[in-house]
Amino acid sequence: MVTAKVWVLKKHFEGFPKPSDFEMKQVALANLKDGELLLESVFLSVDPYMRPYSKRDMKEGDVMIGTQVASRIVESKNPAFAVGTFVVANRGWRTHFISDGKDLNLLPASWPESLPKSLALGTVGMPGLTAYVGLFEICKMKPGETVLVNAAAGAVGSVVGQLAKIGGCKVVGCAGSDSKVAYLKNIGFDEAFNYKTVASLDEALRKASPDGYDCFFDNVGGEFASIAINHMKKFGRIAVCGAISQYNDSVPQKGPYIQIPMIFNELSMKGFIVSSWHNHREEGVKALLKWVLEGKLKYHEQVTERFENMPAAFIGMLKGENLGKAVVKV
Ligand SMILES: NC(=O)C1=CN([C@@H]2O[C@H](COP(=O)(O)OP(=O)(O)OC[C@H]3O[C@@H](n4cnc5c(N)ncnc54)[C@H](OP(=O)(O)O)[C@@H]3O)[C@@H](O)[C@H]2O)C=CC1
Ligand SMILES: CCCCCC(=O)/C=C/[C@H]1[C@H](O)CC(=O)[C@@H]1CCCCCCC(=O)O
Repeated sequence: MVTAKVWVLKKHFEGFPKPSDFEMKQVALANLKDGELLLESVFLSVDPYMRPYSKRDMKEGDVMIGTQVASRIVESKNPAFAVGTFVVANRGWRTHFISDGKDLNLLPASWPESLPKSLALGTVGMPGLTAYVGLFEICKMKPGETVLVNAAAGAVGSVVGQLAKIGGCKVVGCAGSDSKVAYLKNIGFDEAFNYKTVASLDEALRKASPDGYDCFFDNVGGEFASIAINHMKKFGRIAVCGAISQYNDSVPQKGPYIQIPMIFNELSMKGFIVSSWHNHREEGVKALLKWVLEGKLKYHEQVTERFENMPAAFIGMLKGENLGKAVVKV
């Protein structure tokens, strides 16, 4: 019999999550029945959505939600899955779990041995697809346009900027440290600034693109988005992807309100959830993998060692300690 370690939400987050909100438990797994498999998590993802979705969907005592990533099949009574195969699953913060195979996604057959399997949680996974859908389907980005992205050195933002460059655009990004800004320049951003240290966000946005922005890929919301909206060009498009600056608020932030610039500049603004765009998944993963292999799409992972450090990795990511995709190596 295998004993799994799991992290549960001990206490609903109030404001910023803290280590005492989590509890690690041991769960004995049953023996496999015919058609079932036993999986071991190799990499786990920590993502911003866990903060707002925990409030909406979870109760205290539930296992933390999350994408299991690159889990390895250790025992199989299901002929469709061989022992040793790596898959992506969505079974929360667990070291081991049992599946009937229906909720598992195989890595693409063309996945090369040389590529870390954890990328299936990042650049070639859900965050990469979010960038792909948000730019091509929501912003409808065209060559020659100027694209703005915030949280630009993170999992989604770093892909957004590079895809916009691949698509022939000028790219402006912002991030929360000078080393992140240096990274953005290194991976091809035309302009980048540290939103925490600029004297004025308004000035920084104007200086980076005096003519304004055609597309704004918003990962942050709040004050940044309220200022950026005034820098959109006529008929600009805004992809509302995330609002991380608001996830830990106990009291909702108030305006400024967006109607006047929306009307004057005839802007389009559309929120989206990448999983609703599953019909673009196959094409998106294929394209992302190709660009990574061609060296056109660079990646960085912030790897935290050991399952025991899941809460620390999650809290660190919310604080901005990650460069690229935050993952935990079990
Ligand atoms: N709509 C969808 O389907 C999806 C939406 N998302 C959203 O995309 C956004 C980015 O996610 P992801 O790439 O996984 O995460 P990241 O890898 O970008 O990590 C989060 C980053 O957010 C930044 N951040 C944290 N707090 C603030 C703040 N108050 N103001 C500005 N920046 C802040 C930090 O970077 P810094 O140092 O720059 O502050 C931190 O590193 C999130 O809002 C997420 O919810 C993600 C996936 C799918
Ligand atoms: C105001 C909240 C905005 C959150 C934006 C965000 O980060 C969304 C992420 C989703 C992404 O589009 C696809 C996903 O997998 C993310 C949501 C996952 C939810 C899992 C919930 C599982 C559960 O409740 O058990």
